[in-house]
Amino acid sequence: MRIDVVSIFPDYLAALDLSLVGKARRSGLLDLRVHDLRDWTADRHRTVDDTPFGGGAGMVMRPDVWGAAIDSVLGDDPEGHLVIPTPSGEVFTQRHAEAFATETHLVVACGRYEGIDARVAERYRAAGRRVSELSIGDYVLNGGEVAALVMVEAVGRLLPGVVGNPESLVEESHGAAGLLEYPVYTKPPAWEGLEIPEVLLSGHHAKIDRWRRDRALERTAARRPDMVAALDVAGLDKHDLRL
Ligand SMILES: Nc1cc(-c2ccc3ccn(Cc4ccccc4)c3c2)n[nH]1
Repeated sequence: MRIDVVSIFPDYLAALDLSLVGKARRSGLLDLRVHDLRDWTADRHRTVDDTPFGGGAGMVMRPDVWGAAIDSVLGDDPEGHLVIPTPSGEVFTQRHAEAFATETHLVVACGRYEGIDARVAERYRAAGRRVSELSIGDYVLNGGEVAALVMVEAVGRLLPGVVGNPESLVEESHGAAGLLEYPVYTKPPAWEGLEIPEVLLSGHHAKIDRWRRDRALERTAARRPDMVAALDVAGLDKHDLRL
């Protein structure tokens, strides 16, 4: 899979040279390319922004510079999917990460200032390309780079061969079951007078699985009532619903 990230702060994406995503890049599992948007400017000052039509504070990123950059990294690849982080987008979820991990080419356009001229998304949609304007949560960032880091990590870890034990991807939070993660413990068995739940020391796997599912349901109900609403109730047995 190829991912191109375009930004005026390419060094922001240096974290993607580390850990699992970095390993995936070095092994060739992930072809991640980071670009400086200013490489597509045509003026001496390498200008990427201008004042907003209609007035208002701040600056808007120019469509001509972004068009040149996106055209260049998309090339003539009909499969390229343009992803534009934005505070006003649909929220990026594990479902998006799963879908993106099956694709061959993502182009992530990291805006700054007040955002990217709306005609950029409009132009690529009109050209029949997939364009996703995505938020990573209901809080305001200064630009798209942090969102790009989040998305690239969430997608990269799902690529076959990136995570050592693929089983660890199966029962994780926000997975298909739609539950939050259960609490996890490791040695020492006693720490600061705090013990491990007995059932986890029992070796009784059916009881352990049930205990974990109960804790996941409790947590989800307590912390994410919105997720409970979306639970596939038919998939839960009567014991689950007694909680
Ligand atoms: N989840 C999420 C995403 C962003 C985000 C993404 C891209 C950009 C590009 C410029 N900004 C700054 C900005 C702040 C407020 C209003 C408009 C633009 C961005 C913020 N914030 N929060």
